[in-house]
Amino acid sequence: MADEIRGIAASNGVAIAKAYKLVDPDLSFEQRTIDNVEAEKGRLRAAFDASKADLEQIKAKALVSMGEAESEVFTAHIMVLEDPELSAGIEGQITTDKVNAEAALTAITDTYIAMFEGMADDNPYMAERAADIRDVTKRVLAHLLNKQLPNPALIDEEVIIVANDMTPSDTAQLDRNFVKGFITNIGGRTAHAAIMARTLEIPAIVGSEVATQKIADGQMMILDGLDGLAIVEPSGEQISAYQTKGNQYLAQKAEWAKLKDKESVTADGKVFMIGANIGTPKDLAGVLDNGGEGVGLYRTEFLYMDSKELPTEEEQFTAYKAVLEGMAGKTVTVRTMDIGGDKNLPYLPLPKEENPFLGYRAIRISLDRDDIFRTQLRALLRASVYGNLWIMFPMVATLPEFRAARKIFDEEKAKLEAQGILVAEDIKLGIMIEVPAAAILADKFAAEVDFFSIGTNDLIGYSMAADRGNDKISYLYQPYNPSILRLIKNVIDAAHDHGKFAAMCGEMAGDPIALPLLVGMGLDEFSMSATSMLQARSLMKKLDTTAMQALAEQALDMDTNDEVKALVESSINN
Ligand SMILES: C=C(OP(=O)(O)O)C(=O)O
Ligand SMILES: [Mg+2]
Repeated sequence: MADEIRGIAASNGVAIAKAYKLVDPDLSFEQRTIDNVEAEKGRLRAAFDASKADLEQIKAKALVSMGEAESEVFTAHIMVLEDPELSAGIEGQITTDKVNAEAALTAITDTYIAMFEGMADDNPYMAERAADIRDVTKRVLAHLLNKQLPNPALIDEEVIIVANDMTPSDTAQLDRNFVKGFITNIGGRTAHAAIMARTLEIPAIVGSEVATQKIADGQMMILDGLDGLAIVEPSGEQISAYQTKGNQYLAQKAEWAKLKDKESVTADGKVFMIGANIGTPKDLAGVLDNGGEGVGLYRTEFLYMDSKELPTEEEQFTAYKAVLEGMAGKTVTVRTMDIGGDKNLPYLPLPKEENPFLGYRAIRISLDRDDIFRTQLRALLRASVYGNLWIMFPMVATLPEFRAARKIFDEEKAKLEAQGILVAEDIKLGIMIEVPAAAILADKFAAEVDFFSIGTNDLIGYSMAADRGNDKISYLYQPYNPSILRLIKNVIDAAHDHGKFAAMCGEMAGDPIALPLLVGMGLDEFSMSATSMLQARSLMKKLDTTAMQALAEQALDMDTNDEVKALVESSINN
């Protein structure tokens, strides 16, 4: 019978294709004594040549699908293979110790890796050199052992990826023409891989716990990202039933597409803004295709994460300018670097912490490393003349943090103006509301900021003391818990009492259960994955604001997440 696997529905749509396991094969081996040194060296050279051929091919493909910067990592890998010192060292080991190529290879590369890692504290590039050698060693070893390494960049047939987890860079490498969806063992709905799947518009299931264990490479499977269900080796009837389900979803999407150039307005005529969350300028096409009225969150940390060193002011300026120009005068809210927590930079080693999510991250790093922060602000200020720029700071917990950030902003602005560089006059400065302390003190913040953007992904996690990516405790990650709703209401009311703008850029803004309540609470802007925008606009069209105000009042007075969910489900005909 077909095996069914349940997980968290992370990105809508239905895919039917063969499984492609993004899992490394077992590369263990035994050390052997060899008689024929020349033959062993020959095996090593053949494995080097085959690895190089792989990498050339992967690099060429990556260049087309991802661009030059992202393909650079493969150039670095090829350079490792071409290093004469490395191959001479391994061959020398084969000759002197009379061991098999696998043993000689790992002995020598382990020494290099240990050496580079030893230098990494003073020079972060060394950590990357070590990582490159580790990657290349794995590839050569796989060839020696006749094992196949997964090469996601080389996929050239329709597949569904099955992995333990997907890092943002794994996800960024996927070619949408062939990768029809993915399922992972770990992760939650708001983990970055899930957000990326929605940006790419491919169905995804996360947090299945058992996908890599239960699904074999090449098995036919159905991935239902609408309900979080995967079916392995489905029957003919199941395939046709899910083809129908997938087509119905596509038809629904085509209906929503008719709203692309329409306003975001309720049945009784109240107008809201629906904006998009983006990670790179490349995401703009999706924003415009899906009728985005602005960019409500530009996560600039991807600029830092996709780079081998701190991006220069010029590189940042180019990216910010592209987004501002691309949005042609519509609001673009740029969030300054949100590094730390689960987002690390290889070239900016952070101290090891017991609780990185409660540690040195986001605005805390920016205020400490104001050299990095000033470069980013200068790039933003210079780009500001190309559109309508709003800037916000992530993870602000206290007023002095905001004031310090604003002071640095004002200083950089004054410096640029003194140099005669044009800067927009009306850049708005706001904060993300992700820390409960800021949500509670929203009235004080509202007197000083221009706007709020509620980051519910983190706000829910910090309020419920439940990690957003931990599927073991996902039952506690409760967006509709009245405690969360009250925090949100407090923030929106505080903003409006001071004549300020209240936005939300956490995933909750696009959630069909939350949206009616947020309309009732008077949120001004809803910013979400581009692919959720038209569905949200369609839902908004059916809502009456007075009725939603009453619904929100009722929800705010309830006891539990489930009660609120049931209330909305019974009141709204989605
Ligand atoms: C939008 C948010 O930020 P991120 O998802 O990037 O942490 C949030 O926390 O809601
Ligand atoms: Mg956040």
